[in-house]
Amino acid sequence: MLGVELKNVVKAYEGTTIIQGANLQIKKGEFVVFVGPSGCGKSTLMRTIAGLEEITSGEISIHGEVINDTPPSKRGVAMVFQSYALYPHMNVYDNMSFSLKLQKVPKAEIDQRVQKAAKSLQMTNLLDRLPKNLSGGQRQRVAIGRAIIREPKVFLFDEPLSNLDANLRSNTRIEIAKLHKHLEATMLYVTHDQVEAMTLADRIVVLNKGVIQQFGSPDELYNSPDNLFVAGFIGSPKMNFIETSNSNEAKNIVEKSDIDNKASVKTVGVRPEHIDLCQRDEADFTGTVDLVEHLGEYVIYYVSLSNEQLITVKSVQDHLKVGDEIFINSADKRFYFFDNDDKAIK
Ligand SMILES: Nc1ncnc2c1ncn2[C@@H]1O[C@H](COP(=O)(O)OP(=O)(O)OP(=O)(O)O)[C@@H](O)[C@H]1O
Repeated sequence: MLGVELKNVVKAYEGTTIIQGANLQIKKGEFVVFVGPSGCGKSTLMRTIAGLEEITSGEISIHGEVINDTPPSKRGVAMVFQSYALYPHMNVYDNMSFSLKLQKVPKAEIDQRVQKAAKSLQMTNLLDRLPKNLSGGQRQRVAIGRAIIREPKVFLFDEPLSNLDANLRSNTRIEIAKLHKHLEATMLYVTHDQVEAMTLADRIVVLNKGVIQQFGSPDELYNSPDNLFVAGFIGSPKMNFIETSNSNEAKNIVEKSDIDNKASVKTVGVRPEHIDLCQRDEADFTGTVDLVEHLGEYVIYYVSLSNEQLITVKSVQDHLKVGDEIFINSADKRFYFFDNDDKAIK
């Protein structure tokens, strides 16, 4: 059974179309992460599934049932936002149990569900505290706990960790991953963070300007992006793109490759981590080091090539300095090729 299905979902505000006909089939129990540049419509999509926004056309189903006209509280979804939105005058227990009280769930059952959620989030000792006496990370755990006890069919997370510092972020990320394993619930999750996307997702949706660019596993998106946008968006530092029209080196790489229609290649892509330092006679490219960033376990070289194209190289070899000549290739020939329409040639 599908957890969530979107059929031709369009969302427009006063003539501006934000979501341009989204089609998605998300399996029950799947963890799907939504990524894309700011303003591409990620939050809008979450809000339409939650029922906080009406869609302009199309169909949204949860567990096989069309919910276009179902009010938010009856959709079986629970949303966790970046801002925790806790009631300041209620303690953790009351914040978590509030929605169940409104639904007139019996007290004993409420208690059992709160205790269970608190235990799975290691918050049992915090139940009497007011939100103002909690850290940011603890507040976000309460917000997640409040979603859990509603036992929704679908969890919607809209950048839930972006207010937390780096350390807490990675701890809470691990908790969310454990929670997903434990609850086996369908989870839809928006983030700007590549590490969160790549580590949490069963599959990732890449959105640009309200259009789904690709929907696939982290591995598929990294190794086999469908187009230039996805190739440039997934991976950090970003993939290097070199135009064949302006680079004999790029033309040579295409010539030596085993793709069929060599003439159709407009752009050659290569990830910074797939570039190796080499000897002059083995080089695909020769350039000059413009800047070096030392990041401990590796360095990033910013290099200008002879045609003034800039290229980023990630390497564990840290001996080069600004102004040095650099010889580089991709020993494993891990190149990507794109045509005139920026589509990947695979
Ligand atoms: N109520 C509204 N009325 C008009 N336009 C809106 C409204 N809500 C959102 N938008 C527009 O819709 C577009 C998508 O916004 P949305 O918040 O979904 O993007 P996002 O991908 O979540 O961005 P971010 O990553 O910055 O949070 C933006 O251009 C935004 O200005």
